[in-house]
Amino acid sequence: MFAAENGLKGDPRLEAISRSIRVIPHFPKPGIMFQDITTLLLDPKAFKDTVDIFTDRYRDMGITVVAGIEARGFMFGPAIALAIGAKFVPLRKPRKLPVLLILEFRVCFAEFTRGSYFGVLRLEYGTDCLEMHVGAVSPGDRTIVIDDVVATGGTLSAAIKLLERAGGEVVECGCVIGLPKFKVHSKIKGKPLYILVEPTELDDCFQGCRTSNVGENGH
Ligand SMILES: O=P(O)(O)OC[C@H]1O[C@H](OP(=O)(O)OP(=O)(O)O)[C@H](O)[C@@H]1O
Ligand SMILES: Nc1ncnc2[nH]cnc12
Repeated sequence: MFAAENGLKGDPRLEAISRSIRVIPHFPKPGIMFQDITTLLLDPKAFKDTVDIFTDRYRDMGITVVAGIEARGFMFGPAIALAIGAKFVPLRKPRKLPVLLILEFRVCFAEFTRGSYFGVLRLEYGTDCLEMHVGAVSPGDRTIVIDDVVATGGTLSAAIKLLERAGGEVVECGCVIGLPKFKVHSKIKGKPLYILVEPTELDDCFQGCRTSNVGENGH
């Protein structure tokens, strides 16, 4: 579901958030319209409004865990967690979290925590898997998942699986940007998806970005 259709219709903050996101064509691959939220982070009002909208939504929902997806979910998740008084749990890309040295336990650890979707779900421009620490989420924890962009939904699906395997209850996924298709399919693995804005089309930076990207990536 989109915020504009769920209580924030006509809210000027959404328009400003949308405008603050830079679009970079053909990054990281030809054909991808990359939604660059680093420009949102450079705009303190848009950044604060983004965090506030999520905070207002989740404050009274009994949320105990905010799970942020590496890397860009780490930019929004901790502020939301602090504001609502919840734990922040990083969901990381492979081989970033410390491992335990007892072999059997390490095998169990990997089995238990790895929400791999390699070869199963195709992402917009890659495949990957997510990991989290055993014990970060406890059975019964009421969890939200925060990320910047939802495109195919593969990343959020893996996050939901991972959190549920640890016994967490995933209440909702919150993303800053989501494709319009999620107006119709507003759930991922049966969990509600809350999105602030649609991807912006080419903006004023188009020419400059395209020129530099094409050069840098050799396309
Ligand atoms: O809906 P999906 O198709 O799964 O795509 C969305 C994911 O892709 C991006 O992360 P990316 O894999 O580029 O990693 P990064 O944040 O570390 O750059 C984005 O931040 C989401 O996590
Ligand atoms: N178009 C896009 N822009 C930014 N991040 C993404 N992750 C997947 N697709 C993306």
